[in-house]
Amino acid sequence: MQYITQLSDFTYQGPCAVTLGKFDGMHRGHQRLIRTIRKYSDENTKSVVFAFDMKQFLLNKGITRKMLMTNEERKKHMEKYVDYLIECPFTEEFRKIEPEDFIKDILVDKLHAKYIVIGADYHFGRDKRGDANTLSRYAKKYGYHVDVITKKKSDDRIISSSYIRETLAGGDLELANELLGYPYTVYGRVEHGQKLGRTLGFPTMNIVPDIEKLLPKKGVYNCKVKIDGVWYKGIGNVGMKPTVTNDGRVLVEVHVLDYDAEAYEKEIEIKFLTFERGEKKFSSVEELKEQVDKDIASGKLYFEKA
Ligand SMILES: Cc1cc2nc3c(=O)[nH]c(=O)nc-3n(C[C@H](O)[C@H](O)[C@H](O)COP(=O)(O)O)c2cc1C
Ligand SMILES: Nc1ncnc2c1ncn2[C@@H]1O[C@H](COP(=O)(O)OP(=O)(O)OP(=O)(O)O)[C@@H](O)[C@H]1O
Repeated sequence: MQYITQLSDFTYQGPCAVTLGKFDGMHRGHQRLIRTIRKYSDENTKSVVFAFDMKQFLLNKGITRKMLMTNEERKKHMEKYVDYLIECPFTEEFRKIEPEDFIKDILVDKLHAKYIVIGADYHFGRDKRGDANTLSRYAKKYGYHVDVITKKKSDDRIISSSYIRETLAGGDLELANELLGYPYTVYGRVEHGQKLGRTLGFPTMNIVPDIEKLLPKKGVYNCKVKIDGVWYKGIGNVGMKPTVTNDGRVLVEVHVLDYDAEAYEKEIEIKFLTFERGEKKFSSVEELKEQVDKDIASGKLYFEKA
């Protein structure tokens, strides 16, 4: 896959099957679109995800938003699915572009779109005036085919990145995973903690996730952890460790079963499988240890049954 952050770097001259949107999380609705562009792609026709990066645009309006996926994570996630991932910063210029100009200048002239795939409610161009009808109206003139994909629902509610962000933040990890179609994942480099876990009998790998990454609600989770390409079982905690620290930093840490080598500086991947309990401030380290021992025992039982 080629990862492109400047439209001018896109130089492929052959036909493309293009899908459009923001694509935070690559949830089950997004996956419908990806499957459709893949269906059209072959040796000659390339599959292209054209994703608008809203970060700077929102920041300019004073809005900061935690994301289901950092750009780096989305890149890793998409690697084996499509030929090109274009991450295009959304700017005032884009906001003002006439829908037909967007179609002609970007989709047709720049990306050589022969197939355009969007969700049923997708809007683009000046005042969001462009939509599926606009794309269909110009299809003949510019020589492309449009696929408008029905919005995928779960229990009668349309799946969207906003819905999943809301679900995760509210603590329903299992529903978030169901909407995503895969377990929610956090990546990070293992950092040095206070090294207290080791003396308490449960060494943990500490990671400080990207500032823009949306973390699951604070608490204890059964997880899968990938270290050096190998998957392990783990019991993780998302939170501030209020029993032992008061620096206010929210971290992710995980006690990995059947792993006893050093992992500092390694890049690990943590998949969150089940939410077990909320994080608590204990009145002593002994009480904390007692509870974490229980969490680990119950995690082991979970993995035996899984
Ligand atoms: C499964 C698990 C559950 C945890 N639950 C809590 C908790 O409820 N409250 C808390 O203050 N810390 C909790 N922790 C964090 C511990 O306080 C922390 O792992 C320990 O102090 C070691 O920290 P260190 O890695 O910086 O040495 C938990 C850790 C794990 C692995
Ligand atoms: N549930 C869905 N089913 C099918 N297509 C979808 C679904 N959700 C979004 N899409 C389509 O996928 C593309 C990317 O969607 P986009 O990420 O912009 O929207 P979203 O997932 O609804 O996120 P947000 O909640 O942030 O608006 C768009 O073409 C959109 O219409």
